[in-house]
Amino acid sequence: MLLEIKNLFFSHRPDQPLFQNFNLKIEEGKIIALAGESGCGKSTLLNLIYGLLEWEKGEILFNGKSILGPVKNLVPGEDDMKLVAQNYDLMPYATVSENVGKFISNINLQEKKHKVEELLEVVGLLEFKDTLPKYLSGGQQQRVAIARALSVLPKLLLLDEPFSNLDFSRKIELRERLFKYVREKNISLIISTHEIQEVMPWLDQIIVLEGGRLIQNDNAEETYKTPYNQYVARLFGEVNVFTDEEKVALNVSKNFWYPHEIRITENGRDAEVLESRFAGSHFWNKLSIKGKNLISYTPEKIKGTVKINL
Ligand SMILES: Nc1ncnc2c1ncn2[C@@H]1O[C@H](COP(=O)(O)OP(=O)(O)OP(=O)(O)O)[C@@H](O)[C@H]1O
Repeated sequence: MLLEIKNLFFSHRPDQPLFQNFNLKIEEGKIIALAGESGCGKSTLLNLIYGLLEWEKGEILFNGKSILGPVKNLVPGEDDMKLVAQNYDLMPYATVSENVGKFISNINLQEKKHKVEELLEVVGLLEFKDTLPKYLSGGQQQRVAIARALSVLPKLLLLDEPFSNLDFSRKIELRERLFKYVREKNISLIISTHEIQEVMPWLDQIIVLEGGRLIQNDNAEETYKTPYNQYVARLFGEVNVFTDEEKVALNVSKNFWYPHEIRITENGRDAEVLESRFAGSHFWNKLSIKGKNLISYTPEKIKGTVKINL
């Protein structure tokens, strides 16, 4: 087992317990998302795994070895583990290349230069190799920090919201190159995100936290198709939720329906179209069925009364 968290107790403040008997096991070579709404404990958990915070009780084992908190380990982090937090901690007077090469040995300078350039290509910053970090945007600095963390080929890489400062096209480029590199080098990755849709195609596993509790730990498809509850379903975007009573009253087969699952059919039940708006790849519709409003996505604009399947 690459990482094992056993019976962990931690709170930032005594009156607000966060992790209460938290347990988690992570196998080697996986790409894992740590998901959940803002404040659920994602960053805190990554910091605990990296040994930046002192916990009250429990154990964190990395490669079978106990991680120590900052009191016992003054220089946090293990050789085989790297964290890219939301403060990127770059050397301000060193160029982008020098920052990325910080942990690479100077024995073979030609090899080092080559390695740094390879990493800058992964994060799409080759053209900025001689620039100082202060002339870079927040998103670019974040990418320098990712390249630097990759340079040591860690066994485990922890990325805290790595795409948070990137625009859409940069995000698409980076995520593809990053996940490919991580797979090629067999680096295990835990990536915290509240936009799970954006990384879903690359994930082996999704760990969902709610208020410091682990509420689901499955592969991406299972999590999407059988979310543990409404909170999990909502991580994937808009979702129609039927309470158990509504499920019975309206005779529907399940509690959660994503908008694309509510299809217009020739013979289904009547639904009144309240709104139908262009949303790019689809039309966004608000429907009403027996007084319950539903969101559905359709390829065409709809109006009046339609028939839907549920
Ligand atoms: N230094 C701190 N002191 C006190 N409370 C804190 C501290 N850092 C975080 N918290 C609290 O702990 C909880 C978990 O915070 P954390 O930053 O781990 O959440 P998160 O899921 O990473 O959120 P986000 O997605 O917004 O980054 C929150 O309620 C937060 O307010």
